[in-house]
Amino acid sequence: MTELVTFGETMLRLSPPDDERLETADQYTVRAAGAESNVAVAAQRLGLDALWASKLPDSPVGRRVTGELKHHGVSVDIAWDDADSARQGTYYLEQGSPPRGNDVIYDRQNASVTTATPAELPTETIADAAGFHTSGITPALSETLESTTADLLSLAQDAGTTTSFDLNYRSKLWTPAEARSVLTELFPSVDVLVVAERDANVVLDRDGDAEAIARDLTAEYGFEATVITRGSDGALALADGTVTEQPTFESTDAHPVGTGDSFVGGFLSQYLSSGTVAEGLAWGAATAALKRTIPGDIAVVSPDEIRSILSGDTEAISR
Ligand SMILES: O=C(O)C(=O)C[C@H](O)[C@H](O)COP(=O)(O)O
Repeated sequence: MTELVTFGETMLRLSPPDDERLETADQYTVRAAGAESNVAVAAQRLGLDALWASKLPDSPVGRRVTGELKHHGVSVDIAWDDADSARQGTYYLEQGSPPRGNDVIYDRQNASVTTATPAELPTETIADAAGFHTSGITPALSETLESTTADLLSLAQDAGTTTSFDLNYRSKLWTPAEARSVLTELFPSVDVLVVAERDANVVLDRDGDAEAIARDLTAEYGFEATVITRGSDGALALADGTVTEQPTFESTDAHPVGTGDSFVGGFLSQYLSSGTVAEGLAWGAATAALKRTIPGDIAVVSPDEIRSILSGDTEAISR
């Protein structure tokens, strides 16, 4: 039985090797990359039965996306778009060491997923699953997706499926004010909110420390669990009135894109399989730390690797 369904756009990510510049590189590496499929892969690899639902062009580039996700064992349920105009979203990522940062250029307007409606998506599977996850990127992509996201969250919650939502603010898609008005309308249908502290500041207009933000959001929206991520300062969760803190594990800045999604996948792998919030946070933090060592968007990890990190039993060379 499917335990976790995620819904959203997965793009093809095109990035030059090493620290090459987009402008002059003569090769781009292609990877499947999308917030919700990144979560599905991490959760699947860590033991949940995960399914990613979306809409893709019925073409070799659409199948390039599903092929990569299936490699990791994730099930897919796709509305295949056979229109001549069907588009696959892409993004270009240039990674750079300081003082250069990582730069993203989206080419995702009018991608097939922007027209996805609940009728095209596996609503019965969502209703039967333990968890349904999506993020604040999805409703930013089109008015249709704003309404589809609202419908899916509410049908999942009504069916007793635990709904989780990563706020995932992307300033290249919309303004903080636009995001605030759309996302706060969705919050009554969200059971578990994950939000970066900086997004809580900028989009939700909350300040104070992470605990104060979590208490304030929980009081206003009644989340079952509120998880605040704080980059290198770790994460904090408020659930059942109890605050749990989790520091980060030692890692690198080599491949940061996908860290947040890996955290959520690791968290849900425990939280949805009757693990405690503390176990969820620990698995999330360990998965995020491993992800930062791995190219691409996806956490290619195993439960044993996570357990080694949690037990402090990591060796420089295993032989
Ligand atoms: O769809 C978008 O706009 C995306 O940004 C997809 C991103 O590649 C991931 O969501 C990574 O995000 P982090 O895990 O926060 O690094």
